[in-house]
Amino acid sequence: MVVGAGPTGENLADRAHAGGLSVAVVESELVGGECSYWACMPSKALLRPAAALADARRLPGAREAAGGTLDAAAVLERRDEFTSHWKDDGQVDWLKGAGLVLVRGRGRLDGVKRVAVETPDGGRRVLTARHAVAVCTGTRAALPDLAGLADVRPWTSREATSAARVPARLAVVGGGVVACEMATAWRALGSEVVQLVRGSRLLPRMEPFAGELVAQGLRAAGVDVRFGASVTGVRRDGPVTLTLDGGETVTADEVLFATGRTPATADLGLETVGLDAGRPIEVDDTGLAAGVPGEWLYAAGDVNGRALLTHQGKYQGRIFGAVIADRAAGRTLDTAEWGRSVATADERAVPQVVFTDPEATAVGLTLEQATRAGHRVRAVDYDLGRVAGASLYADGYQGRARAVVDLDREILLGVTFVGAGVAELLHSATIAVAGEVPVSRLWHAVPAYPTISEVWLRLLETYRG
Ligand SMILES: Cc1cc2nc3c(=O)[nH]c(=O)nc-3n(C[C@H](O)[C@H](O)[C@H](O)COP(=O)(O)OP(=O)(O)OC[C@H]3O[C@@H](n4cnc5c(N)ncnc54)[C@H](O)[C@@H]3O)c2cc1C
Ligand SMILES: NC(=O)c1ccc[n+]([C@@H]2O[C@H](COP(=O)([O-])OP(=O)(O)OC[C@H]3O[C@@H](n4cnc5c(N)ncnc54)[C@H](O)[C@@H]3O)[C@@H](O)[C@H]2O)c1
Repeated sequence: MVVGAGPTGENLADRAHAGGLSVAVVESELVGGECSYWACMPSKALLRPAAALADARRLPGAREAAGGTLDAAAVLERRDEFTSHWKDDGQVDWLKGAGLVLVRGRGRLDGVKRVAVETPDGGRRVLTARHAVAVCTGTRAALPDLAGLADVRPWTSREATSAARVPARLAVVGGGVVACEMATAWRALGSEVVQLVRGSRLLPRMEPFAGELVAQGLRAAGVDVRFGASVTGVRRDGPVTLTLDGGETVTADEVLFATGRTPATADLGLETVGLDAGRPIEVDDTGLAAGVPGEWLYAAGDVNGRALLTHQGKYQGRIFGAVIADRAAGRTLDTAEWGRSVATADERAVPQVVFTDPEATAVGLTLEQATRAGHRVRAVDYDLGRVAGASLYADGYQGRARAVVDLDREILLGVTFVGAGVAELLHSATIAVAGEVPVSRLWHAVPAYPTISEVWLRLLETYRG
């Protein structure tokens, strides 16, 4: 039994079924989860036209043809197509076609291998799994504990990705991925945007230069990025007024709180199996929940807190789904590092693309993370603007690349690319990091001229000196 039909639950269910099990999937909202309707898909649908226009504006000749502003209504309409107008018929068809059974309703654990489902008609069904229950319930937006916050009807990521109108003024609270992407999108759609960042940098989980270049890009686009700005008070009388810790106020038509996520485990019956409600469900590398005897409870995707990204959730879903089927059939698992039955990449090679302008992309460890983990490393940096392919891509190309080299094994532990058009470059780095490809062999992986990928050659030349 799978609870939650987001990208993770769908993949896990599919793999468990392919391994020989019959699978029921419980979903309380829309099949497809947050990603399809209020996260990855609508946000990228909002951002892609902004990136296309920004790219055109960096090229003499194209710039003259792209002098206007985005047609916000057309962008929002295309976004609505990508969310299937918040209907899940297509994904339900896929799920049923894949041989899975859909149970609509809110699921709660109800002791060993039992899930009680509150059905849409107000009924209650208790389902018992023969082999395993996999919790794939994702996360919800986390809001700070500010007096009167609910009364100002703040945007969370849900409203920021599904709003039907462009607010004239938008305040964005936060400096993480959602905040940076949504500030980029709504600014491009015409809002006056002020971004209030509590700390001193953007994208704090990436190399420091990623946040610096993204802040530069946001400011160049007209976003008022303010660091060291904590919101201490909110009120709405028509527009929203935010009070900052220094006493100053900011007024906007809408305010987005992009202040992180909380696991969807508060009302999940975790206490019936000896786990704490409201916390991520900690798992081992095969997906088994820690502290629950009997090898029957699994958790995958955002809800286990390992890596809050769709592709990592789907990866865990594929691996843990097969593990569940293998354990049920008594087949031997392969739990060696990088083996078939363990999600090793969660620790070693998680890729991420932040779709800002410039794009900020990274896989594996940053210099600081690698050093803290005790590796003997060297950071190799290169100015992307000096790569021929990048200078052709855009006039005045701004970007930077870093490879973190493990000096003992001469492999890459992490790679970061920041710049326009680098999103599609990231997978080359993911292959190098996950494959632990030695620098000596990367030397023979010749990038085509004149592409931005030539940065690989420049990084290796810089390393070898
Ligand atoms: C604005 C935004 C943009 C993002 N962009 C990207 C991106 O570009 N790339 C990327 O990789 N990641 C992105 N993410 C992260 C990504 O959305 C998540 O990592 C991903 O959705 C996690 O998938 P999941 O299946 O684990 O959980 P979810 O997608 O959250 O799905 C969980 C499902 O479980 C259901 N559920 C919850 N509780 C119950 C219950 N008790 N009973 C039954 N069903 C239940 C929910 O209704 C939901 O359908 C973004 C996130 C946000 C907020
Ligand atoms: N393109 C992508 O891959 C993509 C896009 C969006 C989201 N995501 C994923 O979704 C997850 C959630 O993203 P997110 O941006 O919501 O979370 P986040 O954890 O990345 O960022 C939250 C930010 O809010 C700040 N914050 C927290 N509490 C605050 C408060 N009270 N006042 C002011 N600031 C506060 C934090 O310091 C942090 O900078 C992330 O793990 C991210 O990787 C991925």
